[in-house]
Amino acid sequence: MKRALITGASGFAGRHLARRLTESGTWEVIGLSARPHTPGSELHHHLVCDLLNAELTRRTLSHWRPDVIFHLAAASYVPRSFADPAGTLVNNAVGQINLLEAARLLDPMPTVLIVSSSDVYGLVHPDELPVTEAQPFRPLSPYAVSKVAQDMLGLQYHLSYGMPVVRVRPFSHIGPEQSDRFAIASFARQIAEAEAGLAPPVLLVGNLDVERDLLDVRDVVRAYEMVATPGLAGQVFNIAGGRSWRLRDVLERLLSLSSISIEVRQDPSRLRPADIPMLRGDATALRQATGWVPEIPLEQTLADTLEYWRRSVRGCRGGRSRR
Ligand SMILES: C[C@H]1O[C@H](OP(=O)(O)OP(=O)(O)OC[C@H]2O[C@@H](n3cnc4c(=O)[nH]c(N)nc43)[C@H](O)[C@@H]2O)[C@@H](O)[C@@H](O)C1=O
Repeated sequence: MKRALITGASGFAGRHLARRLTESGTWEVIGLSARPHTPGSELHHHLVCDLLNAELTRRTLSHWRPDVIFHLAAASYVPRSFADPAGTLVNNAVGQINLLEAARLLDPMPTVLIVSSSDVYGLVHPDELPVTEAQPFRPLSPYAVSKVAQDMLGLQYHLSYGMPVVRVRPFSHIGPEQSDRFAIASFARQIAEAEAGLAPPVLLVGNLDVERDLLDVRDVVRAYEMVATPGLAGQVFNIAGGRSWRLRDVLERLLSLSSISIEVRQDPSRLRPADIPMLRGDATALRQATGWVPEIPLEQTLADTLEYWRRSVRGCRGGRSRR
């Protein structure tokens, strides 16, 4: 059995990846989280380790000696990065440096999957779509800059130390269990709350005039597992579907899954100082290296996401406040 260590194991993609690896029966799965949380059944071992603590990170890695590190831990909410640019950069870049420094001391060095983001491309002109991995970085948020740093640090550790690092740039991924700070999860939760009579039938939104290449999180973590192999060290892969959807149309599709009528209203506090107008990725390199193609259609992802929120809302009627 190979030993996988997942950072950010209690996050959205982290939980889906942990479940996938555990269920395959071929991995021993160790999950790291920065703060204590109730682990699901998807992990063999759950550890609390803040990557900003370099010494604890070093001791944790030298004790567990993973074969593969899936580095998913990061501050991922873009609006928060505008409010706290320094905190975002420190958390994402320094946390990763501590992880790579600890990994460098292991013999043999583990394979490390670095999760960058499609946000590194930022401002993309229509004639540049779909973007390949050669697209220049034009980051539009402090979060995107922190991902450029993570991406380049991954490359540097490979070039400087021969560490088997593979980098991925996933495009927007959505699905069940995503935090409702993010657009699609927020919309699905608001619909579920209105259906349950817990909130008025009014759905608050930000900027709907953006286009995103949307993927199901389960397809994304399948790609993470496929590329995390020393044979692909030094390479970088877009994880993209090659199609994009206008957010306004995605919201329409979600609303069509509900039987009640809901008014859509713009909430100015949901607008950002800058927003990526459109993103669509070319994942030819990934397909050629691994055979990966996305399998879950958007309709399925939206239905599963709404169903997840309907169940959560039923589970905590009258409980949490609305986002
Ligand atoms: C690839 C990338 O993907 C994600 O980043 P994101 O694209 O910023 O995700 P989001 O769901 O917050 O926004 C998507 C779009 O939707 C617009 N939008 C409209 N109305 C609302 C709204 O009500 N809430 C939110 N959050 N956004 C809204 C918003 O202005 C933006 O244009 C992260 O995983 C990130 O970590 C990552 O790497």
